[in-house]
Amino acid sequence: MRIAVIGTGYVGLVAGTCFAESGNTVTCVDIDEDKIRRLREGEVPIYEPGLEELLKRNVADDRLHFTTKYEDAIPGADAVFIAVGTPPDEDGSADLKYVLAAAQSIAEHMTGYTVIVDKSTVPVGTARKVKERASQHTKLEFDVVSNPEFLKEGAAIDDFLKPDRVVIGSESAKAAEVMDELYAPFVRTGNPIIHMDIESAELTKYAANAMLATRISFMNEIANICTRVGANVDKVRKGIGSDARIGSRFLFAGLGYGGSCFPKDVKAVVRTAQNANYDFKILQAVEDVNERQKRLLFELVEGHFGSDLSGKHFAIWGLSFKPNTDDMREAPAVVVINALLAAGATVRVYDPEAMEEAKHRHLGETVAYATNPMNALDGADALILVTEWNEFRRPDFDAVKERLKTPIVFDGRNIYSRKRLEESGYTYFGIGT
Ligand SMILES: NC(=O)C1=CN([C@@H]2O[C@H](COP(=O)(O)OP(=O)(O)OC[C@H]3O[C@@H](n4cnc5c(N)ncnc54)[C@H](O)[C@@H]3O)[C@@H](O)[C@H]2O)C=CC1
Ligand SMILES: O=C(O)[C@H]1O[C@H](OP(=O)(O)OP(=O)(O)OC[C@H]2O[C@@H](n3ccc(=O)[nH]c3=O)[C@H](O)[C@@H]2O)[C@H](O)[C@@H](O)[C@@H]1O
Repeated sequence: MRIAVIGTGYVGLVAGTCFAESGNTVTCVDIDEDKIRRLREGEVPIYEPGLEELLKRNVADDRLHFTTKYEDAIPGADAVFIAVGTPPDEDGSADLKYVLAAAQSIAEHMTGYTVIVDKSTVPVGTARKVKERASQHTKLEFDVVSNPEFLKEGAAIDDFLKPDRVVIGSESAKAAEVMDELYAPFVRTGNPIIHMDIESAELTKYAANAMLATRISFMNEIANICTRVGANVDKVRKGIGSDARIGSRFLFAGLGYGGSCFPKDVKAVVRTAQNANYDFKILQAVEDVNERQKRLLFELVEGHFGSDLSGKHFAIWGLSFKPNTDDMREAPAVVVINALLAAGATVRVYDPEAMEEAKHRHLGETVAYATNPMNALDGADALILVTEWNEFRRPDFDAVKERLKTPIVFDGRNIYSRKRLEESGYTYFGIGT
């Protein structure tokens, strides 16, 4: 089939590449000329394991193309995926201006029946708005389908090629058939395509993210109680996770959730509920708990060293909002580092992939950048672990101790053993452990 994908962010690039990989001809459109130029030169603008290799192979095989022009992509396309950003508006609701602008441009360039697919995360009612906007700009037949995306950054290719499920909301058998054909190669393993009405599909995406964010805030609250009553959240996690009704994944306490999706999607659901005259109490609490959790590590540092940190120097391991990505949107690291700086401390950071992103968009020259994990430590009053990259999991703690001024570790992701570190002469702080 011929596919167009609008937007070359995480979702657009991964979806475009995977649809090309399964034999379709795909053209990705973005209005960001610099991004398209870089993609055409073979440079992948995001760090995502496995993406670069797959993308280059499909470009070389002439199945995957990049353009800034809708006229190069839309005419003749069977399906067009809208995968542009839906950032929060001032009031927390999703800003649909990019989605609707894309819908208009698609309609203006269609040459025959086309399935327009909402892949971006959008509130209930958006497909209807997309349909309205598009019909103002074409007389041709088209259908709008909701097909939310559930991939995780850092595991995006696998999530797309082997999805737990594919959700398709449609009101036309013809459109549903096109979608079934497109997804057939990915659901062969038995993971289902779930068809439903458009509104339910739109809400399914928000409900999934809101549920996952709720689990995280819940476990962070359990961790905070653990600290107060002398329990250990890791043991509690194992104890409850073995119940099949609860399940063991996504129960890790830490510094709160970050990234481009949970924070904005939780806000958007709260807003959607308000607009429908409903006070979504749980989700408001989920957000409040998360904001508090992002400051927790700083509060532990303050509790140990006092509130005036001038003259203190800290080593930070990990900047990205989670491992295996260079994405720093809403990263807890930014909150921790800014709080340390505001209290007068100096900071040296190391992250395997996110240092460029940090330097250009989030931290600038306010911190020093180390060239490897070990030299981030030199002369630091403590090591603060923020993101659990694999390369931080088993350091040589004797060597770490030699570089630090004082052997203190603040472990924001509970990846180290308190017992082992205390036996080696460290002072250890975890999150509810
Ligand atoms: N990042 C993720 O892991 C996931 C994101 N989502 C959702 O997918 C959507 C996209 O997210 P990201 O890929 O992270 O977005 P992003 O913000 O990184 O990228 C969006 C791209 O769309 C382009 N764009 C904006 N308006 C355009 C237009 N009119 N025509 C062509 N291109 C246009 C921008 O230049 C940008 O390159 C969001 O709604 C997000 O919530 C869903 C699942 C996972
Ligand atoms: O809508 C989206 O964009 C995506 O949002 C999340 O994916 P992502 O933001 O890439 O990252 P996650 O792996 O979900 O992690 C989000 C945050 O939660 C934190 N987290 C995760 C799991 C956990 O047990 N504890 C925890 O604190 C992570 O450190 C991270 O900061 C969802 O997992 C995807 O299914 C969804 O498609």
